[in-house]
Amino acid sequence: MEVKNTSFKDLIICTPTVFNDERGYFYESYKDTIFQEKTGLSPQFVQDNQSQSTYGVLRGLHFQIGEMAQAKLVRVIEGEVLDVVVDLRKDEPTFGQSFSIVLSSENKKQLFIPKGFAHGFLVLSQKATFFYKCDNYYHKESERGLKFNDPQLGIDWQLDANDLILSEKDQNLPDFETIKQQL
Ligand SMILES: Cc1cn([C@H]2C[C@H](O)[C@@H](COP(=O)(O)OP(=O)(O)O[C@H]3O[C@@H](C)C(=O)[C@@H](O)[C@H]3O)O2)c(=O)[nH]c1=O
Repeated sequence: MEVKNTSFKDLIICTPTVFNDERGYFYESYKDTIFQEKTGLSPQFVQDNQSQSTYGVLRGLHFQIGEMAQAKLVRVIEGEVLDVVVDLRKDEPTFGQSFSIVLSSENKKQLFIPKGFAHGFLVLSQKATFFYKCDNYYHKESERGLKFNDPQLGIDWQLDANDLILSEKDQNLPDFETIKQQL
């Protein structure tokens, strides 16, 4: 597994070593020991999630607060997405900045997102199956969200606004200015 740091503390891109042969491919999609050795981090994952979405679906930007904050290791099993995170860690120099990466079943990249980030993704392929590990359980009451198109965040989502499909909940999320007061 190859590990690449980003300009955000502990936000890490992981690319697995893939063994291709005449049958297809094999790779270790997650291994505790290797992850810890290469990243120096030791999240204890307790929940795996999988979702499927069609072209233009945007889920996010989501996070859980307080003791229920979640670190996530995210990847795409089928299709392609634009994965986006926003740093909500007030003490970091990257506070309020966003980071985007294309994750796909082809590139097999994984993004490790530490606690303290809002996370979302947009489906760029006809269909995408998204998979992620979390180091804390889902807790509805601790769930929060951030408006995906807040001009203050300036995220380039790459698709025309008319092509986007969002849940009602995600269409009505507060902006960064509001969230900032609550952090
Ligand atoms: C996230 C989650 C949802 N649910 C339920 C609640 C709801 O009825 C249904 C769909 O939930 P949502 O609409 O919140 O699903 P979704 O919009 O896919 O939410 C996810 O978005 C991405 C971007 C993330 O980063 C995740 O942490 C999570 O917030 O599934 C669980 O039971 N467990 C969970 O862990």
